[in-house]
Amino acid sequence: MSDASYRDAIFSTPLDRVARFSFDERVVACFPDMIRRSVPGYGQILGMLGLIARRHLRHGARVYDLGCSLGAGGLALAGQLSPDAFRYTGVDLSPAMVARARETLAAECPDHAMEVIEGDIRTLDYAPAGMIVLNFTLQFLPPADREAVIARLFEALEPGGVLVLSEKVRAEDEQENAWLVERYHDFKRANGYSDLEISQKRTALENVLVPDTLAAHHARLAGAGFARSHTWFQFLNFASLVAFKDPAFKDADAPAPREE
Ligand SMILES: Nc1ncnc2c1ncn2[C@@H]1O[C@H](C[S@+](CC[C@H]([NH3+])C(=O)[O-])CC(=O)[O-])[C@@H](O)[C@H]1O
Ligand SMILES: O=C(O)C(=O)Cc1ccccc1
Repeated sequence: MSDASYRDAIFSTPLDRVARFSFDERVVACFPDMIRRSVPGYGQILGMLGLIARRHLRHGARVYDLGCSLGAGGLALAGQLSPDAFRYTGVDLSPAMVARARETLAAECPDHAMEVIEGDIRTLDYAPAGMIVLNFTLQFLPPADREAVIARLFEALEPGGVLVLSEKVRAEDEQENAWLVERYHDFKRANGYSDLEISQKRTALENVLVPDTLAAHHARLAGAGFARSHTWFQFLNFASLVAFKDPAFKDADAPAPREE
């Protein structure tokens, strides 16, 4: 068992040919460092999962974390919710990620019900769930597969269920998009990545991570049947949305809506 985490230096030396990005052992070994230095708002989004669950999750319901990587979503939830509040099912396609996620969750939250399944979120047989988290995962599916997955998740959600969808996004307006991408590269530089690392990773992610616009996400969610969705977080070209299965979403102690 190895729980060591290394600094991400995967794209730090010049490569003759930059291979397509994949979630292999090398990425797993430095993943916590990579994602924290590369995804603006990653820690803040994880920190909100428990708060969203507290408001919207039926006590004891299942939470799916799809594309769970090392189980960071599970760790965040277990840190904020009692063991009887939820059952966690992480799912990931990468065997290396799944092995490390299982070790980490067993060691860090032995009293919580935490399972990790090695599988493809496009074909998984979903059990009913109160909350589904897609934290930077949909963006890695071929665009043509995204609609069917969202439709299956809508079906898997129980009445009152909530979907949290975090994604790298593309701005509709070309100039706005270019500005956001440039500032994102500045963000990476400020987090210690060199120009070479930034440009080689960009090449590796071409046609692998394909961002949609926020409008496309909201339209897809509505098309699948979600009663409402909204963007609750954006930091540069990274955003997080919530989508509710029912119009009257559960929000137990929210104030009564005001008459217009
Ligand atoms: N079809 C698929 N089925 C299952 N898993 C998949 C599939 N395609 C990709 N993955 C998995 O989706 C994860 C995306 S990372 C998620 C971060 C995590 N949510 C986190 O909050 O730390 C995002 C990132 O690295 O930017 C990887 O572990 C893939 O193996
Ligand atoms: O690094 C990037 O350019 C990203 O878009 C974020 C990211 C983070 C971790 C794996 C792949 C992409």
